[in-house]
Amino acid sequence: MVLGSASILISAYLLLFLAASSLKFLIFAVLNRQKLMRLYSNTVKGVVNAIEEIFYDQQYADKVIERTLKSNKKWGARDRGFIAESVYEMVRWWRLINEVSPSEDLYHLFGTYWLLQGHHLPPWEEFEGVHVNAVKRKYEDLTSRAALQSIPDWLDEMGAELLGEEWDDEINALNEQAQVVLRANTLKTTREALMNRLQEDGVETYAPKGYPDALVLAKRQNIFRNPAFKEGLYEIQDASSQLVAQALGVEPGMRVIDACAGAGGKSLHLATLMGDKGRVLSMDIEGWKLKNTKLRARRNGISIIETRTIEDNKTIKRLKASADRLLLDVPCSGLGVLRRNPDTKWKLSPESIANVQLIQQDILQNYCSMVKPGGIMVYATCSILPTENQRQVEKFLESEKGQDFTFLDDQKVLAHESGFDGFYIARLERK
Ligand SMILES: C[S@@+](CC[C@H](N)C(=O)[O-])C[C@H]1O[C@@H](n2cnc3c(N)ncnc32)[C@H](O)[C@@H]1O
Repeated sequence: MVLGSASILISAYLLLFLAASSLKFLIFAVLNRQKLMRLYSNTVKGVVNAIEEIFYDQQYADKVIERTLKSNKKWGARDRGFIAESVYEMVRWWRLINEVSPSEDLYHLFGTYWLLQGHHLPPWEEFEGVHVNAVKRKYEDLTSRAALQSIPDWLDEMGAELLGEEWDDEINALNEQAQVVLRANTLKTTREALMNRLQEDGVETYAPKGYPDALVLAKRQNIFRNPAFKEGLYEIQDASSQLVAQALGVEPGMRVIDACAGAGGKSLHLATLMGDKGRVLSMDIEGWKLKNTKLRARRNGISIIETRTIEDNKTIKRLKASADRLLLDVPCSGLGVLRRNPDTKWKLSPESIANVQLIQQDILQNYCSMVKPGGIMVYATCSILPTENQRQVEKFLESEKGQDFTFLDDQKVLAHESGFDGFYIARLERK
């Protein structure tokens, strides 16, 4: 499974519904003090049906939640928040919930999740057989990290082998809920002005150090509805992701190619850093994704983005030595953005990761020709695995095509160190 940018976008939207607490922390306080929160049969049914579609019909969690929320216009904001949060957290903690549940019955699984959250279960027929003390006993008996962190065994083994001692902290961090981060559109505002403007609307933010255009929401809320978003004053983009366009060192007037542009998050940032002067060519093999780029560019007040679908290798050959800067934001496992897309861990396999690695090397080999001599190519992933990151760059540099490039530097951004998504960003200069 390769993550698409559209999927990242939609899940970022859905994440806004989620409350700030994560299941993990509640598990440790588990069942000592039970919270009273009323359950309603129609919203619980919505959660159970959504879980069925995700795990038994193999659908994407973000799409299922979107459809579920649209299916009942009578649900208010609190109902919607309950459904989105419960589904996301059940997906994140799916293995753990299954380990401690009395059965695989979907209501039993929901009941177990609810108890793990520290809540009280109502005396519904559906929850018969789900008992607090039995759940607690089973939880306390668990010893394997894979079960406790709710990940497949193969992923735990791969993470431990590739990241060594860092894996424990990293998987812990990747199971937390993601923060909501904005990128101020500096074509229309400044970070400070945006912060003040949002504050006037009752939206508190803080400015993280080291990320010049980023603002982090102090409290989760639907920031897409804010008029400032419609005016194009900001985009929603994780702070680590904002490091990617910065790494290209673009200047006004440059010719820049974003070869795996998807819905255009990085293209927009690049054009903004260029002061909307020059040209950004946004390309992707999936032409439908580029339509989003166009729409977003208009909202951002950007005119220099041109989109082009990659039909075949001729599209690439025609652009030989044409770019001052080339961004290869390649498809990847998405393990660095597990917080936003928890279902990734159930859809990935060692084979799908091996397969995406082939695509990554293929893109490096075939697309590197587009950068001019003296120009800079940036290779980026939202993965934390060295096999998708530095080892791909090393392999490329050892190859024939790689002989034309000099390695400049790289950033291995881990979630437990940065507090934001996991990313990898390498800079190479064409000789
Ligand atoms: C990580 S996503 C890009 C995210 C995007 N840059 C953003 O900031 O929103 C990777 C993209 O690569 C595209 N892709 C996959 N194989 C490709 C190929 N061979 N050439 C170009 N793009 C490809 C996918 O369709 C996907 O949109």
